[in-house]
Amino acid sequence: MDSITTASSQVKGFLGLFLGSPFKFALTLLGLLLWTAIHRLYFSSISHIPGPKLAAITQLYEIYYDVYLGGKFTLHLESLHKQYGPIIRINPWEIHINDPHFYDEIYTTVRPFNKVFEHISWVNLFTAGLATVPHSLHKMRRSAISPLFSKQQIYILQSEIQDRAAKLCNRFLYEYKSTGKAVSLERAFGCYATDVVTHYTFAREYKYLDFPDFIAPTLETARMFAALIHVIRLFPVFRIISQNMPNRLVAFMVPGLGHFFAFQDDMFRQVTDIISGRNQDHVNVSHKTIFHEVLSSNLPPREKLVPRLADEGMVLVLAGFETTRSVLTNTCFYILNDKEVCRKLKAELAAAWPDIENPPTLQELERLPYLTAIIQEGLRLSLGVSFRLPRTSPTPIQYGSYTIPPGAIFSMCQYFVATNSTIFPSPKTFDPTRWLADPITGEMPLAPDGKLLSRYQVSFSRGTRSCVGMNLAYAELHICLANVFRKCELQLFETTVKDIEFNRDYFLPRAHPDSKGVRALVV
Ligand code: HEM
Repeated sequence: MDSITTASSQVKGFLGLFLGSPFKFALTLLGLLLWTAIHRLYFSSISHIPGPKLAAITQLYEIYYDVYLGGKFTLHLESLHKQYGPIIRINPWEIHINDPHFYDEIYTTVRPFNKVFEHISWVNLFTAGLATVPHSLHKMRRSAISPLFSKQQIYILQSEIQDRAAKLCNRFLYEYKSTGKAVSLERAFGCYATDVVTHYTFAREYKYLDFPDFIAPTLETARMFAALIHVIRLFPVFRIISQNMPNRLVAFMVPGLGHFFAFQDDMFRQVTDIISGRNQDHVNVSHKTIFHEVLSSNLPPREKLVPRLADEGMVLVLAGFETTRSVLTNTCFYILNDKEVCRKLKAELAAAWPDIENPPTLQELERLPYLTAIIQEGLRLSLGVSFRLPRTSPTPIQYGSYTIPPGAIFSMCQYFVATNSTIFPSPKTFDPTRWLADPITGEMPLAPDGKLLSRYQVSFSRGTRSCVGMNLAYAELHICLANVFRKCELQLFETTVKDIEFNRDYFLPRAHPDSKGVRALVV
């Protein structure tokens, strides 16, 4: 008893030191802040990395660019690299590297790097492969879903993609042609990409391609949500509060989220019904769904629970539609913006696809050099994921004379590789010819360091965490662009390069907020 009394009076005395007077409290707080700043600047394990002192001291630096200015930190990193060199400290815990030659060292299959919880927690789908932090757990989860996305599977299922591309073009032709009404390419391609990915991965089609004006509420919500990403990422308290609130209340407070929750509920129902045997949708399609793939895998039972499968399903839709629609939209813009590129593409397609009723196979489309070069250039300039892709390592990493200690966060941006002017001269120019093989030797183009140029195509990232849906995405791009440019005559409508230029980073690159997006007339 005595010892308790003594301890409590000691605590009171200790607190009294601070709380006794506001002045002492303020002084103590100031002391703590000062000590934290000094520690971060001079005694942290990454103090030796160059960069702005303010960024090393406080994350308020990053918050200013990404929250106050809105998604501007990634673009700001460009000027920091110019000032401080290829390796910089961008916040108290993280190092950013701008060196295309180092990309494969970080995004690699040979070292067990982990993701960083703070950077993927905003997704709020913690048990999906994409959001899994530890390398080993991710490896196990990924092995269960990757067979569905093999090249072979995609070839088997290509007619399903072709059907949806044809449906998209039919709408362009029957609803928009010669009407003077502009179509939002972003919306139209968003519907196409979602119908493909949902049908392909879980034998379910929401038929967004049938929606009036291609306005699908769930997709509109996903777009709106993008603007909140940095707030939720940098102030996790908002995520924690919203997670603990009933969905209906959150949907009331953030209009539009209701559609998203309904989509999520539908996913839960579908998984539950598949596990119970009530859902037999997959019987009518020629392939397994992602859920059947996971359920029949060697994963332990805890990995096959409904919430985890639903997380995996949600991630596939989210990762699969926004990226693909953005590449399709941007690539279409670049083609339509350059008459010569458009003419050459149409000529190639007309030769390869003489009978409009008889589309070429995906394998045939993949052999078309100009279409393929256009897709590579479209991918490069669409920048994939614009946000840096942070990792940690259990062992030290060496970058030149700098050692990145175990546990420190390090990252690179695809943006800096894609726009590197040594590797891609005039990097902002859309020039598909840079990807064409030499017409005489047939050799594929090389980068200045003698490596294949394709080594620096990092839109799908690389290594263990690279895009699992890459083959599906390539198929969607080939089939959709071939259909659109073989069947339709499009003209840009009140759209300039400003409507696609990378202006803000909301995980994916966004154009200027005033932009109305890429719009076209069907003539
Ligand atoms: C052109 C379209 C696409 C681009 C540019 C793209 C890009 C990327 C990138 C850069 C990553 C790595 C993200 C990270 O490191 O955190 C990624 C991961 C991923 N992508 Fe894609 N993606 C595309 C299409 C798709 C499609 C169609 C699907 C779905 C079916 C998909 C599903 C995924 C998944 C599940 C991951 C996580 C992989 C893992 O962590 O194992 N993506 N994607």
